[in-house]
Amino acid sequence: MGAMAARNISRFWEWGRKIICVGRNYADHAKELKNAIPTEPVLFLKPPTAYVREGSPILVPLYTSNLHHEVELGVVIGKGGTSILQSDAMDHVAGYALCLDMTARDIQDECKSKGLPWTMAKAFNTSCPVSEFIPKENIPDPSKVKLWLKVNDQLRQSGCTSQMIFSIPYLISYISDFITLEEGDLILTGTPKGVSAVQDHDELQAGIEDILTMTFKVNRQEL
Ligand SMILES: CC(=O)CC(=O)C(=O)O
Ligand SMILES: [Mg+2]
Repeated sequence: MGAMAARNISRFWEWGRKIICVGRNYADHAKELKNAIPTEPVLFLKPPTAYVREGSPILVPLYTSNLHHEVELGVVIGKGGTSILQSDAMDHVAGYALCLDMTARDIQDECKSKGLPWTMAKAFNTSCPVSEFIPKENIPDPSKVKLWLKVNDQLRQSGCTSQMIFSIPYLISYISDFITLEEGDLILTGTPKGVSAVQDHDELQAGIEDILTMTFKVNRQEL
């Protein structure tokens, strides 16, 4: 093989592409944080340095004392595009991944109260744990996917993508109107209710019913 190995979408986290996150896409989660139900998608970004894979820990940034888990379905883009029609959107999907949108909730609350962006709360290193790539064929109906998350064996989150306010085709079309989607991009589609704090040494286990599970340790960042 030559020096340039072919890139494989099943290792999308190595491609250095965008991570586009949708917030407040489940009414029950918006309500638990006392946020209004959105009439348009709420979007923010994570850098590719946010990715972490099983076997490596989720690091708690030194500046937070309230790090929350948010379990989410991730959509991996297989074909890029701009101004994608909702009717064509699923042709742009290569597959899925189970994802966590780790959130420094105290920092997010502070940013919200000051009208500042959520970058420090959402985009830090290891803020996006991801599972193996799930080929599109393995989830024939992404609008009926059951997600769950346990902390130290205690169930904290359990939801279904049928509860999403904005569907996957709608989100792909909406985002691509102003951010060109590229092959290897990941869209996090929002979290259901049950988010809660994690501590140093906790074990997070999350799953997509009948498809896969993943496990991550939490470690406080070293000084
Ligand atoms: C309030 C949030 O952190 C929004 C978010 O990320 C979500 O998934 O909802
Ligand atoms: Mg989220």
